[in-house]
Amino acid sequence: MRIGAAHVRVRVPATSANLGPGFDALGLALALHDELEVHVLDAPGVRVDVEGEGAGVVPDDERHLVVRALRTALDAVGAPQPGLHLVCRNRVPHGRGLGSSAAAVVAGVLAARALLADPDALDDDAVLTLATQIEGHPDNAAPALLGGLTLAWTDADDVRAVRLPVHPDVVPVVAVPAQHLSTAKARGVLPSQVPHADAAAQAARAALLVEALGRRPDLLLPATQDLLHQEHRRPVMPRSLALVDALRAAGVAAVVSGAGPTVLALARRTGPGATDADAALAQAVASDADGWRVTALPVDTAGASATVVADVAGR
Ligand SMILES: Nc1ncnc2c1ncn2[C@@H]1O[C@H](COP(=O)(O)OP(=O)(O)OP(=O)(O)O)[C@@H](O)[C@H]1O
Ligand SMILES: N[C@@H](CCO)C(=O)O
Repeated sequence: MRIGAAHVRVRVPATSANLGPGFDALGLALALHDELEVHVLDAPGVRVDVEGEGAGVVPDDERHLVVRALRTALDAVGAPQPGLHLVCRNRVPHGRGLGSSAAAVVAGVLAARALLADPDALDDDAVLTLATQIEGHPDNAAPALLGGLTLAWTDADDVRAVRLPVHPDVVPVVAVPAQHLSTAKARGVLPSQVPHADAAAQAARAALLVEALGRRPDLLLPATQDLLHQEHRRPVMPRSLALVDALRAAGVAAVVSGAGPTVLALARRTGPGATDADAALAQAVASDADGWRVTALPVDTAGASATVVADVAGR
């Protein structure tokens, strides 16, 4: 397999996983994007420039997550490892539950595919499977890749995902706190076993959530009730769970976004551009001394994109 491109450009959306009861399965792409430029160099090695989120914090060498994902994908198809210059323009906040690591991994794998002389060597299922192997779970990678609302599952070693409809009245609103929390730490507090009755009830809520998001936004409050992860995570994100509690008591379908600590409200449009969650969130966070950034983020329906800007000379 040869490298066919000299310069590629990739764009990947933020994502919110779980959506309450869809733990490790459901995810929603949001209109906030990381952008990546990859230039192939004549000399070996790597140079990474980062603007925005993670600048001065993430590694600027072979340990950089986008570089690791890109090189893993090239290895998977037996392509050579060229020297690389990456320019990352990051808008997805890191360690907040908005899928920054999945965005980085999907960006790296898609950049690798775009660099190949034969991009068909990696189809979308292979991209999702590779991204999930690196990320550990598919619920952010699937919507990052496909856009919209996705349901992902694993069949032996293969990861699959389908797109599901989202009713136009559903408006996601995120409240992002200043604090970071790694997904590894938030997964570390989960129990290895759960009561059978809770698992059974969760299956009903997850199925109801698909109906509520697609056709019955009036059912979003009961449909977003979770019994398997959020309560266990309360000790590592007490303010987020307190905000979820306050919003749900006010009738807003609020959940922990991904592994937190961001809170996601699935608001219902009540007028042109207005949402009931905007007002409830603004009121709830106004009383919080530490401050949250509250933003309505439309659903990203396009998913990730990758384009070749320049081919290698003489291709
Ligand atoms: N664009 C990026 N470039 C390089 N490294 C990144 C990038 N985005 C995320 N990372 C790495 O991933 C870490 C965050 O991943 P983590 O899985 O803990 O949280 P998250 O993906 O933001 O949230 P969640 O998985 O709950 O949605 C960062 O601290 C950083 O090390
Ligand atoms: N399903 C994952 C999402 C992390 O983004 C978790 O909750 O740990």
